[in-house]
Amino acid sequence: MKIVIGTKNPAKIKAVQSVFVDDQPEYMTINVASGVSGQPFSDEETMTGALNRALAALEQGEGDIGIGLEGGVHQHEHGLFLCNWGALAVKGEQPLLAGGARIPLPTEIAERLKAGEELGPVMDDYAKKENVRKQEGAIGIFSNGEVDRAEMFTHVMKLLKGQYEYKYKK
Ligand SMILES: O=P(O)(O)OP(=O)(O)OP(=O)(O)OC[C@H]1O[C@@H](n2cnc3c(O)ncnc32)[C@H](O)[C@@H]1O
Ligand SMILES: [Mg+2]
Repeated sequence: MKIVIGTKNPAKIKAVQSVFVDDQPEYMTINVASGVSGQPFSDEETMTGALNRALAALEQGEGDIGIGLEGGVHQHEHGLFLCNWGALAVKGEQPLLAGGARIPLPTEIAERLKAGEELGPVMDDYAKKENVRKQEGAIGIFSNGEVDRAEMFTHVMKLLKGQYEYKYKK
């Protein structure tokens, strides 16, 4: 089985590789277009990004399975929240979707995103670190290290793999 992952981000790749251990698949990682803005601003836009990535990965990587993971934010009545979506595409079938855990962003971060900045560089600036998005992520920083970005995406991947097996393997 060949699994094509539509990213080069190590936090996302780690999450995918942590769930398919029994299958011993062949992995390929490629940068694909999300087809949405660099900073998705709703669940719908983030979901679309994940779907586009999964379908592009499947097609361009000629895999059995294509995986797309996308991060974004969604405005709720109680603040601007991190949102994350994953999609798993199988050739000729309807892609599967799953969402990740969500927590609110501090007002100062939310204001910067609304002014047009992207979360990646804003988090590096805020945390005085480099490449937060490839490591613990915003979720890792604001959950005080309880849940990092790879763990959050691992949960998304478990929900995708579980749906895949329920539908096609059992
Ligand atoms: O290389 P890719 O796969 O694109 O990974 P990415 O880190 O850019 O992640 P996304 O495109 O899915 O996320 C959209 C934007 O939000 C940023 N972002 C999303 N989640 C984040 C997090 O937990 N911590 C820091 N930045 C995050 C990210 O850097 C982008 O600017
Ligand atoms: Mg990106």
